[in-house]
Amino acid sequence: MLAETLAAIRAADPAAIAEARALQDRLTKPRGSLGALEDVAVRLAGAAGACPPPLPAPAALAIFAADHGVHAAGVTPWPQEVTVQMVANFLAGGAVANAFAAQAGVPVTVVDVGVAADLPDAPALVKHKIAYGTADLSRGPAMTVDQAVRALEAGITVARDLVAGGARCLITGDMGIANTTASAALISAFTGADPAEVTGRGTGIDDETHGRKISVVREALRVNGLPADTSSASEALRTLAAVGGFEHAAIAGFILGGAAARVPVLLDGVIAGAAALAAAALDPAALDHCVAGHRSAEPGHAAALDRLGLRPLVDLGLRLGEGTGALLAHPMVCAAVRVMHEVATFDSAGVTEKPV
Ligand SMILES: Cc1cc2ncn([C@H]3O[C@H](COP(=O)(O)O)[C@@H](O)[C@H]3O)c2cc1C
Ligand SMILES: O=C(O)c1cccnc1
Repeated sequence: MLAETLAAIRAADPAAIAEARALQDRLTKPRGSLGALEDVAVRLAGAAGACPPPLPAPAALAIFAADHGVHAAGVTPWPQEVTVQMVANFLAGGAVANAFAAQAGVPVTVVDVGVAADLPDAPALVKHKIAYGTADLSRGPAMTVDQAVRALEAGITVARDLVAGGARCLITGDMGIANTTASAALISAFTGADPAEVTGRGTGIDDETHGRKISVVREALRVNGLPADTSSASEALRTLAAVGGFEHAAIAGFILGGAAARVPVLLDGVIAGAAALAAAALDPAALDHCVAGHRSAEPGHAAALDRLGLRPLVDLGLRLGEGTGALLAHPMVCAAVRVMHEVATFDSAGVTEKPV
């Protein structure tokens, strides 16, 4: 399934991009006056291979939840049980992601790819559990390559199912106590940045815990022989398996699945940024289908976005995850595309195009 998904991904269509740029310049507004919104609309035209591109609505949010063996290394003040408790909170509609999703009119699906407990069935819960949490990435590989591939394929399946259900924009979300540690390790491994530059304070930690977290990320790279040359697919997979989480692998698959279906993927914070580095290492063309919803306060997120060449739409100092930043950006992406469908051209509206 992974191979056929990778084979189906097409890079952006340069003709649609050129057509979209030209259309932007004919609309009744000064050239470039919509700033980054023009760029995002042009980007989606390239991704869809159509000008104007389809409206990226309705959207669907998938929150991928999993636990992390590295929790035992003392990298977060929160008990691991909070992951499963927050899954219950999402399913009951009580989390920030639910409030933002309700505001944006986006349905929420929660995907168990590896939480450390069995969950009762619920209508909005999809079960793709690979294991009850990963192994400790600072002592060896967090996942086997086979587990990482199964988590990738779970993400592809979720993307396919949401698209089959009518979604025309996929929004990434995550839940997993300690997952900012795995994110920092992935970002360091894929970008070559020093762990001290990309390891942040996650949910909020003191200096001592932050220092330990940086050492844990450094040790994770050392014991796993990273960074590797991730230009080969096998090393990209090995890197993802070595220091990622099940939710990172599943989000990477979700990105690939969206790209293969030519449905745009709106990326959330540092966890999605780390996952996108893995997806891009497997197929750089997948990035043409991604939009960075926001930039989180985690330093590794900025490093990931720089490497990915993605400009975030929203920068509000958020550091929550769950899909919250991407949910806020969704109406902006819709507005940007709507402009291309509905705004008159200078010709059609009889507006004088240039001052004389
Ligand atoms: C109540 C609560 C709700 C959350 N929602 C998202 N996260 C976020 O914080 C966690 C990562 O931070 P760290 O690496 O520092 O543990 C992830 O679960 C992420 O989704 C939450 C964290 C907590 C505590
Ligand atoms: O960047 C994020 O999405 C983030 C930051 C801190 C904790 N959880 C998620």
